[in-house]
Amino acid sequence: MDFFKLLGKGTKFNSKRFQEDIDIFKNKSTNIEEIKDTVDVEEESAVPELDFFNTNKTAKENKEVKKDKNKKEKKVEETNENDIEPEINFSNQSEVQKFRLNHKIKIYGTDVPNPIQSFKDLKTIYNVKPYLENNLKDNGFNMPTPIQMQATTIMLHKRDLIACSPTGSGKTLSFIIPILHILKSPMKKGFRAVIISPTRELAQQIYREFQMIAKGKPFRFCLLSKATNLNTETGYNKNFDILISTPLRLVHAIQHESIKLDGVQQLVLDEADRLLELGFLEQMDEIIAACNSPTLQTSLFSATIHSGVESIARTIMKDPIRIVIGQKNAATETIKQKLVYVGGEEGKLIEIRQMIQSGLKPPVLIFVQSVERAKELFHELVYDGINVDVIHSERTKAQRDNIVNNFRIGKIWVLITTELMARGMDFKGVKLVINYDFPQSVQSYIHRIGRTGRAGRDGEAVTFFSRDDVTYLKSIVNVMKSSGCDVPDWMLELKKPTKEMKKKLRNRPIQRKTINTMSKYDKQKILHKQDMINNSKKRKQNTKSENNNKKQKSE
Ligand SMILES: Nc1ncnc2c1ncn2[C@@H]1O[C@H](COP(=O)(O)OP(=O)(O)OP(=O)(O)O)[C@@H](O)[C@H]1O
Repeated sequence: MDFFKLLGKGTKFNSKRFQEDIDIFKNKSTNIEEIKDTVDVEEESAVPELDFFNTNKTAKENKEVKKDKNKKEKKVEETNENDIEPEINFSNQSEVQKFRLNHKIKIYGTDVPNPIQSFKDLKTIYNVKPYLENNLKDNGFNMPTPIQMQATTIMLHKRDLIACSPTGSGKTLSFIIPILHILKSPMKKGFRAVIISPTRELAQQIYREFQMIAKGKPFRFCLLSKATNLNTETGYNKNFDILISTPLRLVHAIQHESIKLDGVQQLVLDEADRLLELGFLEQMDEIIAACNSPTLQTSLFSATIHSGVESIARTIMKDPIRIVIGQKNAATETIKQKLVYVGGEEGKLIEIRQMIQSGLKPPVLIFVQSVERAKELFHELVYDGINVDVIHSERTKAQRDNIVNNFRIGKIWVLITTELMARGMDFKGVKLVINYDFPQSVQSYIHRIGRTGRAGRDGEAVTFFSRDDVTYLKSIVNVMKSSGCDVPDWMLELKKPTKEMKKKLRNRPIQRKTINTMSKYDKQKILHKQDMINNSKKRKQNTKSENNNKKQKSE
């Protein structure tokens, strides 16, 4: 089989550049049709898209929904609020099933409450307080996404929940709404809800979203950090209602008895599959043991929940309902996914520089496999005159906070990162994700590329693969296929990596050559030249403003 012809087909592959690689493999080739120099994997998807945010709805459909809603609203108006049954928004169960099917909501479990069809249903059926309704409206949340339609009602019925819904589909709001409604008002009872997130940055983001949706209601949120003033005497922190934390910080507080969690009624594990992996699992055990109220309700959320995680989850849950939105463990369909063959390590820098030269549309996120490589790549790209920064676990908290803020407001155009930013982070405008290093698992791929194409927006994800990564290519190809990408048949015929191979890669990244093309001397030369240009620009600006001042004075 002519492996390199196959590699080129359906991926962005420059056969001139990789002539040497082609020559190495030529002996093994069989007769295969001629291929083009560069062909993109992505073509128009034949699979109908998940339209979470109703962006594709036709006018006709809209009209019908409106008519339907008017009918239902009328029905609700005629009913006394206290008499309202949760079934009011549907005439019968077959209507419910049809609605779920239309919104690609799959449910597994017994006595599953009906979904809501609009945020208005929250008021009419569950009697949520006006502040919640208003805050949703004020923040532009007009229609619930499928996960919000179904997860909110399951949580409002105080059922345990395992929810799997694509990246950027609004999972955060689907637990914030029911928690705020169930807690009703601030009370001097200490923590009643706990949300765990794998990273500090994601915890901060959740904290901000809670504050936004709770505006006008004086709930007290605690984003746990070293600086939090906890009640070390009793452990009951009566000045707070809702706690948001990473596992390690919380376990530390539990062990030092500065936090008691026996009053917690709502426990949410965001990015649950990550939290239930080795590394976090022990800490999670301790947290779950501390949340020992018999009426505790536990909810797990992620874009990727595999069966192993579900089995663990079931040991800590009571008769949970499981929701899957769209295809399980698939990437978001609004993301255009591309694979680019780069030959060896050197090829990656050439490729990324070509992308920069042909004009990258910021903001862009670049993922690498380690802190070391993040630093190396940063030291390469910082000389390319783009507005680039790097974030990883070795940067200080203050630096990390600054970088996240500056990336959000557009001061940083290109952000190099490790897995730290792969999950949950909601940078709405990210146009492009580049997997500079091939991801170590399918889950990592789905979450990394999920930083683009959020809230119904379009996005693009480019994944570089080298000779070393080819063995693992099939896993990513499968994700591309199941999320609606048109993938060439030969790619689908690639051999799947074995379980052992996948495990090995998950545990230890592929050893790669250092990212370094320039000598120190060359780097310093470029830096010096850039400094000179900047200084000259400054001088010109200063002279201009001095002349203006003189002119104004003389006038
Ligand atoms: N009903 C809605 N209408 C419009 N936008 C929404 C709605 N719900 C959420 N969003 C927006 O969608 C974006 C993604 O939401 P969120 O971060 O909760 O996604 P997620 O499913 O948790 O993603 P991930 O799996 O990456 O963590 C956010 O910017 C959020 O404000």
